[in-house]
Amino acid sequence: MLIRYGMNARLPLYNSAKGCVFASSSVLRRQQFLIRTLGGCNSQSYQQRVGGIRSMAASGIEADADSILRAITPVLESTKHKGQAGKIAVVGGCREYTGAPYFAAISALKIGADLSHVFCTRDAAPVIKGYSPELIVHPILEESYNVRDEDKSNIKDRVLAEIDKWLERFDCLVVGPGLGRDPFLLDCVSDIIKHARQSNVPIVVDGDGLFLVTNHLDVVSGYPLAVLTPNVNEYKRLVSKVLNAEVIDPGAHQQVQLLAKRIGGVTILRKGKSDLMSDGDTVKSVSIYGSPRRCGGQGDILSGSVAVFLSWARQHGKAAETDPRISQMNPTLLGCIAASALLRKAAGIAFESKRRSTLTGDIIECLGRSLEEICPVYPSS
Ligand SMILES: NC(=O)C1=CN([C@@H]2O[C@H](COP(=O)(O)OP(=O)(O)OC[C@H]3O[C@@H](n4cnc5c(N)ncnc54)[C@H](O)[C@@H]3O)[C@@H](O)[C@H]2O)[C@@H](O)CC1
Ligand SMILES: Nc1ncnc2c1ncn2[C@@H]1O[C@H](COP(=O)(O)OP(=O)(O)OP(=O)(O)O)[C@@H](O)[C@H]1O
Ligand SMILES: [Mg+2]
Repeated sequence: MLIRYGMNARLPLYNSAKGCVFASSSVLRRQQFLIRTLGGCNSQSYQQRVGGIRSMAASGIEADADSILRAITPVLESTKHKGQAGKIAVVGGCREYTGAPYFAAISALKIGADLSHVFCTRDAAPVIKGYSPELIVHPILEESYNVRDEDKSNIKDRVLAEIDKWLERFDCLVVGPGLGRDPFLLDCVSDIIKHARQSNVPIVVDGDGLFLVTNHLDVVSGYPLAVLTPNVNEYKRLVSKVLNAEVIDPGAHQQVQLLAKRIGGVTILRKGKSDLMSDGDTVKSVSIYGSPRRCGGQGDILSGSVAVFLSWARQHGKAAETDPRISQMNPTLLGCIAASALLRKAAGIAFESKRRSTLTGDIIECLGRSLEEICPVYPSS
C-alpha cells in the first residue's frame, strides 16, 4: 500500500526493514497506537487518520518552493548598503570539527548574505580562517580540557560578554554545526542561546546544538523564532525525549507537527528523503529530487541556508505584494522551504557533473547557479 507524498516520493504505508507489511510486529502496533493518539483526538478511527494523511498529501502539503524562493529573495539594488542582505553568525567549530561551521557560514555568503561570522573554540579558529578570508572568525569558546575548574565562571562571563557585543547586529544565529559535546562548552552555548532569545534573534539549531537542546528543552521551548533541523538520528532523539515515542513513517506529518507544538511552537525541519517541516500549525514538505550522494556536510549547508532565507523572509515585504498565500505563512517556515529546495537543487546540479565524487564543497559551488535559475538577478521581461 502506497501513499503519495508530494510529487516525486512514494513511501510504503508500513515501512519495515524489508519493505513488507508485518501487521503483527510490535513496531507496527506502536505506530498504530501513536497515529490513533496523535493530536489527542482518540475518537477518530485509524482508517480516518490514514485517510487524513492521504488527503493532506493530496491537498498540497508539498510546498511551492520556487514561488517562495522568488517571493523572499531580495532584489539587488545599488541603493543598498553592506549588511542589508543579511548578517549571519554560526556558533560551532571545535578541535574535532572545523568543516561543519565553515560549510554553514560560507553557504550563507554564497546564497547572498553580506556578512558571515563564526564563533568557535580557540583551536578551531586558525583552521577555519585558513579555509576562507571571507569569514569573520571569533576564537572565544573554550572546552573543558583547556580550562581549570576555578576559572570556569570567569571564562563563561567573558564568552557571554564577547557574544553580547555582537548579538544584536545579527539577523540569525546558527547554533551547533561542529560544536562538539564538551559539557563546559555546551553550558556556555546554552547561555548564548538564552541571550539571543532575550534579543529576539532567530536561532537555527543543528548538529550538536540539537544534542544540547534535546537534553535541555527549556532553552528553546516556546521560542517561535527557533528552528530545529534534525537529521535522522537527531530526530529520533528528539521524538523519544519529547513525545516518549518512536519515529513513525505513516503519520510522519502529524508527528513533526505535534513535536513542534509540544516544544512550544518552534519550527522543526526533519531532514530525509523528503524534508518535512512544521511550526506546529502548518506542515509542508519538500521532495524535489536532489542527489543520491549522502556525503557529510549537506546538513551544514542547509542550516546556513535556513538562516539566510529566514532573515530574508522576515525582512522583505515583497512576498506580501506578490502572493498573499506566501505572506500569510510563518517566515521561519518559508525559510526552511526555500533552503531545503535550494540545497536539493544545488546537490542535483553538482551530482550531474561530479557523480560519485560529489562532495559538500561541490554543492556549495552550485548554490549560486541554483538560485539564479529560479530567481535571476536580471529577470528577462
Ligand atoms: N566536516 C565536518 O566537520 C562535519 C562535521 N559534522 C558535525 O559532526 C557532529 C556530529 O554530527 P553527526 O551527524 O555525525 O551526528 P549523528 O549523531 O547524527 O550521527 C552519528 C552517526 O550516525 C550515523 N548516521 C548518520 N545518518 C544516518 C542515517 N540516515 N541512518 C542511520 N545512521 C546514520 C553516522 O554514520 C554517524 O556516524 C556535529 O557537530 C556535526 O555538525 C557533520 O556536520 C558532518 C561534517
Ligand atoms: N534519503 C535522502 N534523499 C534525498 N535527500 C536527502 C536524503 N537524506 C537527506 N537528504 C537531504 O540532504 C540534506 C542533509 O540531510 P542529512 O540527513 O544528510 O543531514 P545531516 O546528517 O545533518 O548532514 P551533516 O553531515 O551536514 O551533519 C537534507 O536537506 C535533505 O534534503
Ligand atoms: Mg548534521
